[in-house]
Amino acid sequence: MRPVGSKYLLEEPLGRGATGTVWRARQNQTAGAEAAVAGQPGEMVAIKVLKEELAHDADVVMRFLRERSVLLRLTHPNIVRTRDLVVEGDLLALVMDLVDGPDLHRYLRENGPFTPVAASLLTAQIADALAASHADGIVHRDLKPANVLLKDDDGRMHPMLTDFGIARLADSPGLTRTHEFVGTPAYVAPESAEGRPQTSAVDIYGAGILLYELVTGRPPFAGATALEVLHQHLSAEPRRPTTVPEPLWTVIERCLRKRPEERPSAENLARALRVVAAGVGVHSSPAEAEAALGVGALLAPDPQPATVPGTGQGAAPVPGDADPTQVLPSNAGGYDPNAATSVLPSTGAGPAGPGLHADPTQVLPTGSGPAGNSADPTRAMPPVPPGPPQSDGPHPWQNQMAAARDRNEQTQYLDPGEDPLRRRPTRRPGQQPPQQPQQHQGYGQQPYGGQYGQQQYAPQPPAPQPQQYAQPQQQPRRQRSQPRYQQPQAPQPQPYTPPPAPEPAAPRREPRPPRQRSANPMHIPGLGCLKGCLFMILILVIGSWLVWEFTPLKDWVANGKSFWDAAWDWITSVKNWISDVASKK
Ligand SMILES: Nc1ncnc2c1ncn2[C@@H]1O[C@H](COP(=O)(O)OP(=O)(O)OP(=O)(O)O)[C@@H](O)[C@H]1O
Repeated sequence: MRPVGSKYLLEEPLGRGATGTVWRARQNQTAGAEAAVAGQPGEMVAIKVLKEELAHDADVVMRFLRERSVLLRLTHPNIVRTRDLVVEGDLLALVMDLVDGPDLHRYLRENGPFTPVAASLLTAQIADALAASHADGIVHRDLKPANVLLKDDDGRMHPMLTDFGIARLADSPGLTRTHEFVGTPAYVAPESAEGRPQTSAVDIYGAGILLYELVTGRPPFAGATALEVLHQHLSAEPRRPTTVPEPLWTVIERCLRKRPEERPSAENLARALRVVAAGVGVHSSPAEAEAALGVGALLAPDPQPATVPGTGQGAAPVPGDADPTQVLPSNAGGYDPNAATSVLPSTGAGPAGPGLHADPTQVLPTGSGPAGNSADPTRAMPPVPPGPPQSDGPHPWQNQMAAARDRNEQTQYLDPGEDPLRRRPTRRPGQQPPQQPQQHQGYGQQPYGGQYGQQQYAPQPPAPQPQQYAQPQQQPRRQRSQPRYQQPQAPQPQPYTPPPAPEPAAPRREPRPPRQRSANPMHIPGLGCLKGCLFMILILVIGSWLVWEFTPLKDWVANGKSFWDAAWDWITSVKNWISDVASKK
């Protein structure tokens, strides 16, 4: 076991994201007064050990310490609580409550999309968490299914938002690197992608994408590269899938507005989603269905959205400004919508454009000690001369996309041998061996999503009608006052699935059997069928001519003899000739 500070022992890696590795850990000693939760010896916790490059960055360390109070005070039933922050040598770690359950990305992958009612009620709880954090001035900035953990709460599924503050730590506002965005390309709001000022509305955009993905199984904007996806966030309008009922689409569409000020506040979003959930279920009353259809009126924007400090100063390049011939770092293999958070630019120094301070090595040191240069976050950065970007270096947008590509790694379920801390995992007794992802089971078979609150869920009909998301019968109606998921059977927490083994090489092709010769009697090898037929006709004509010319047939026909008479005459002549020959001897 590896100690983290004097109070925690790392036991088993749970997974790895772009910003660090999360471990199951044990509390060794009660934490001191600096921790939000003192904890008891033996208590299990989750610890996110930040990546070395972040821990080596003096700016990040400073922010880590500065934001300690912000992170530690954030408590809500739908937010994973940060209990403690540990700074020890070059190790930075966040101690969190351990959540026993899969994350939403994994759950979705294994079980398929949610019904509209289940998706609405689940997202409403996430919106509750956002409302609480926005009220406290904290913007998540990286909302996506992988950052929602599903706690098993006595057989009920309880969503909990995690990674709060990670974007704040990983971002580098002190360097005003406005050409970077913090987030994951599939979920990033247009203003973040463009480097414009960000507010709590970026989380509402992320919630809209997440909601769309919950009901359809995939985010609305896809592309072969991260840049294509970002372009779509900026310019494409999302299309309503036929399975999404109208009231739910109204909510999604409003969350995905390109203009942040047109998106609803988190509080209004939560309220609206509960109205939608009540109105599109099979047991909805006409009044509830009517209220759901009028949900647009509930989606008022936040009059005072929380702002993200340090974002949006300076002129930020937008994809439209970029020279398409030069900005596209190829993303071989296509863009993965569930890629990891993109947090830092590539380290290649390049022109940052007017008003930008670019010194990437101070943001992402290479280990050769540049962190020391940035020990004072308040230092004046060397000014970048104004003017257009120089042509010999990468375009800022290119840097950004390279960063996205470099970090385009999904959460990995760790092979202990590969883990940076090189620990063998010690699995808990009773844990099942890693499994391959299940096949999609269809809506009716989702262990969690099958029942949510009072609503029953069903396969979605092709043509959506608000009141027809009907689950056949079976399960009794539950009280609306318990809007929580309920599992038919309490599921065992599953160990995370390792990446699938590489596919075996395709078997060698059998050599083709020799082609069969044609059974056509007219077929003459080397000649086609038609040619063979013509050839045979020619032979018959020549044969007939020879018979006509060189046999007595012509005379027989001329004399009007029948065939038998002629044959008999011919036989008689032959007999006479033989007799003559014999008598001469
Ligand atoms: N508090 C927690 N309790 C239990 N498991 C957790 C906890 N926090 C994170 N995990 C698990 O650890 C894994 C890695 O988490 P992490 O947040 O680093 O990944 P991510 O969000 O996919 O990556 P990124 O940093 O790119 O957003 C995830 O599979 C997640 O389910």
